[in-house]
Amino acid sequence: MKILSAQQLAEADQSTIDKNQISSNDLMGHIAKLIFDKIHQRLQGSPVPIKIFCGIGKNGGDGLALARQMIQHGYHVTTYVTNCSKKRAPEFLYHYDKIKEVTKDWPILLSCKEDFPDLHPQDIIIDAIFGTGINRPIDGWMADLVHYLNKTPAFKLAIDMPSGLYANTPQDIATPIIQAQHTFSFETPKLSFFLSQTGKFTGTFEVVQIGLDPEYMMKAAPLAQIITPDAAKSMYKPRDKFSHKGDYGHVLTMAGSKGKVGAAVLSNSAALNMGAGKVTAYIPAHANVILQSSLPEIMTISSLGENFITDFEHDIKDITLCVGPGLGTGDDVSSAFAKALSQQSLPVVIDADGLNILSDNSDYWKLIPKNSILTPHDGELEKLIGQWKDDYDRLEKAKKLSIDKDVILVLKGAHTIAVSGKNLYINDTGNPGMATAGSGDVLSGIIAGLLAQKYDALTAAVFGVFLHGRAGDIASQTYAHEGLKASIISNFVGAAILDLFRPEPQQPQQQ
Ligand SMILES: NC(=O)C1=CN([C@@H]2O[C@H](COP(=O)(O)OP(=O)(O)OC[C@H]3O[C@@H](n4cnc5c(N)ncnc54)[C@H](OP(=O)(O)O)[C@@H]3O)[C@@H](O)[C@H]2O)[C@@H](O)CC1
Ligand SMILES: Nc1ncnc2c1ncn2[C@@H]1O[C@H](COP(=O)(O)OP(=O)(O)O)[C@@H](O)[C@H]1O
Ligand SMILES: [K+]
Repeated sequence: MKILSAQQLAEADQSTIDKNQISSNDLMGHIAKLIFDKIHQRLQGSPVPIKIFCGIGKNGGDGLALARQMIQHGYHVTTYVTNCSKKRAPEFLYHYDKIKEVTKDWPILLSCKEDFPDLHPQDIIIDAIFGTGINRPIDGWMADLVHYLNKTPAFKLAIDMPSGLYANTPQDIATPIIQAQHTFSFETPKLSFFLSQTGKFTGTFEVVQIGLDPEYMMKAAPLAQIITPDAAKSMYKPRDKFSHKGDYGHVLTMAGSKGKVGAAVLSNSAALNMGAGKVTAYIPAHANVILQSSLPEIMTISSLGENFITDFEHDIKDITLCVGPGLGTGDDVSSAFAKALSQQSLPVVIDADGLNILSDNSDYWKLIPKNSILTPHDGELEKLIGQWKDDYDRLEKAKKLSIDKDVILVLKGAHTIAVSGKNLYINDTGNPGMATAGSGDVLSGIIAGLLAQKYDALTAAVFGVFLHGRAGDIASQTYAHEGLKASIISNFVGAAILDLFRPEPQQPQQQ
């Protein structure tokens, strides 16, 4: 699914109106009906007080159109308008007038000087003050209103966006922004929803397809793409009946050091769980028994170094190298790392200490095969690209590195983002239970397992991240977030693959 900018969404809106010969007012009415259906599905006519706060732009128009729907269906609605400027959008005025068709109670105009309306913890607050048209920080009385709304424990539902949040440009998050519990976002989610500094303001979010012009949507160059379950499913390559293990590649991991052999166990086992035909662990000598007894399916090559890998000698043909987890960064390890890289021509996976070694040895960049996949968490990323000003700067710097070095970066986080040149692929699977030691080691093994099976590098990165998160999601249904461990996530990779083919749940019937 594409993520478009606020400006592109406004153009798509206009193009829809022009082509479908639907008026902007009617489009808003249509959207309000879609949102109403979703709310009604959950509330089922409950007499809970609903307080809708509307701005005077189109977001406010959406709020008014929704208010009309809710009043018509017997909900207890009070509508407020933050009437702080004379620049009312025509759509706002139209839907303001339409309200009188369903109620004698006009919306309450807040003059932007007076006290705020009384609110109760059991109210449902609908935030339709600002949407994508926000163009500066909220200040003055309106800022106080946002703080007041945020202070109440009442449930807050944002229409299109939490008011005050920018869709796709940097902002100071200390400025007033509605903290929603849930957001209905029109047509596509916004980029800010996925970034660590701003993503928390939406609460959970749901995309409502409002039917914007398909031609515009198809042609628009996205800011980023979200990997949907359908997209992930299309990446999957089924196995041929007459295949053998040689068809599924050979992962050679270079991982582990004294006290961190578990990292090697985790990445090797994940490569196997992902379906690599063969897996060999290149390990420090002392780790041999550990690897062999933990993972009977793998082969091992012991380095001459007892506690660290200090060399790289093997005679296996056509390997997919996965290097870094628990490796250490000493001089001998670093030379072995360089030697291993210098022998590769196909994309490799570099994680953890592999990335740290790379940050300390910029001359190693030239050894990295094109399209290799680097999987930094933010600590490792900072060493690679330097400090960033904000989440957008982080993405720009990562794009630059991806272009300059011809590599794919997998920026790990709550929403992991794969960066391939100028293109961003955002992951939407996974959960905070995955914030647990070793889950990144599992990811590197999964991606290497896919590369070995001849998935192209970008697909291996994007699909690997998707499956890793989905495995964590499925596992958390049994283990809870707290009980997730990296090895459990790895053991659920098969379940994540099966889940790709699970039939879609039936939508409940609308009234
Ligand atoms: N895109 C789509 O496909 C569709 C979009 N739709 C809806 O339209 C919404 C976008 O509507 P929009 O453009 O009218 O902007 P909106 O967010 O209502 O606010 C703009 C108003 O706020 C003002 N203003 C701005 N910042 C301010 C501040 N800090 N403090 C105070 N004022 C501030 C600004 O005035 P000005 O900057 O001129 O002072 C202007 O008056 C979108 O989110 C969605 O809900 C759907 O209905 C149809 C399909
Ligand atoms: N809050 C979260 N939500 C979703 N995924 C998460 C979250 N926290 C961490 N993860 C995922 O867990 C993994 C952690 O990787 P990393 O930090 O390298 O762990 P380690 O170094 O212990 O192996 C990444 O794939 C990351 O995306
Ligand atoms: K809003």
